[in-house]
Amino acid sequence: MAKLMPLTLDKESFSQRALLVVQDLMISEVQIKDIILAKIEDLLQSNGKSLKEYCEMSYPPENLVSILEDRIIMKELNFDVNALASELGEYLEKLIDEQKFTYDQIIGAVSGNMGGLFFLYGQGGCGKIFLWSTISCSIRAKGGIVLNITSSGIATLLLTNRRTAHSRFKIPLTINEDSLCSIKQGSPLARLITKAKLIIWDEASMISKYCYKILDKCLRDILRCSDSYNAHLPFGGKVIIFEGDFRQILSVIRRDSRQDIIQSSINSSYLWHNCKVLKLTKNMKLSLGENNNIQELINFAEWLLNIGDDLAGDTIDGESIVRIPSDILVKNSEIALDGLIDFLYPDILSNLSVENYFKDRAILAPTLDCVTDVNNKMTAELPTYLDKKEST
Ligand SMILES: Nc1ncnc2c1ncn2[C@@H]1O[C@H](COP(=O)(O)OP(=O)(O)OP(=O)(O)O)[C@@H](O)[C@H]1O
Repeated sequence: MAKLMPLTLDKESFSQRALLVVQDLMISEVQIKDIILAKIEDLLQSNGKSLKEYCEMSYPPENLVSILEDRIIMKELNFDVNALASELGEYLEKLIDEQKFTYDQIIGAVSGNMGGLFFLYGQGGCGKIFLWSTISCSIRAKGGIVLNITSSGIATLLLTNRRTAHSRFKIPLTINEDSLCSIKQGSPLARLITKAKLIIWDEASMISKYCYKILDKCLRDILRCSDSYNAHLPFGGKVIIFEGDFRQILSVIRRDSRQDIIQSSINSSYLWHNCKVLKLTKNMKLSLGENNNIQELINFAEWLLNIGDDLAGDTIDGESIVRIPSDILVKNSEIALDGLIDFLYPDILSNLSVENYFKDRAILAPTLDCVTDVNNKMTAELPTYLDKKEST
């Protein structure tokens, strides 16, 4: 490794091959160092940072970096358009009327090039991911870029190339009305956002309205020099669809009142009156395939909706007491967590490398302390090399 080996590749193909990991490539120590720096820069850039922010660190040669910069965009274009076109046909055949209506509205806004801000309101199971996949397929099949964003880390697992809003748009973790996203005009990320035909933002009801305000400012700034910029439209005329369910968890604000939390939601934002609200109402999970317990599932889904609509218990001063059916309660609290983990993650050790094993399961916890308890219990069972990985 340390010896300088003859290099038969020209500079550009060498850089590309090295970054794409070609076996048996012969390179010098200096080149190895540059490639490693370029890879680190790649990782940092994909998380909205750069080696340039750390003055004690070296920076890789520009030719390596420009390949990486293009990779941020290439990653969003790296799809087999023929396969997507045939996948799209299958999706479109299956859409039900309310899904098709939403699809037409969004695709119409994208092809009309006139901007558009939508909010899709839908309960769990009504086919939102299915719809996002159809819409993404439709745009990507024509070589367009769709940015799939979500508010929570765990939900990034559900769609290809999905990122959290904070990571994709460099939104500060602690924000207030005056915060800013640090995306520089002309940067690779700014170029990616400019090129994007559509932004799909899931679970938008879960984070503070200030996130949308600072993104609005940021997009206006980034798009100012682009042909698609429209100063009169929110987000400079970018087509964005937000999705959320106000029955579910809203933004978490430490020690704030119920009123403050409601005030911090997206529907209290100045942007809300620009949003065209669309709705999905049909729970697809209850209408697909054969299920012997279908009536039981329908009752359970209705009960959940009633809790969200404040119809399931006796309400006093905005708080309700809800009776939990005994068949879904874990009764012995001493072994409750062990029982829950065993139930949800059976045979975990032999499933560690099974692709969808972790994607299909999650334990939700109300506080960070509970999350730590669950993480500690689960990682204690895993082989040592996995100990340091934390769940999202
Ligand atoms: N039009 C459709 N045709 C066939 N299957 C569908 C259709 N719409 C949704 N589905 C299926 O219904 C199930 C629920 O859909 P999906 O996961 O997209 O809902 P969701 O609204 O994202 O749910 P959640 O909010 O719980 O994540 C999935 O198995 C999905 O593949």
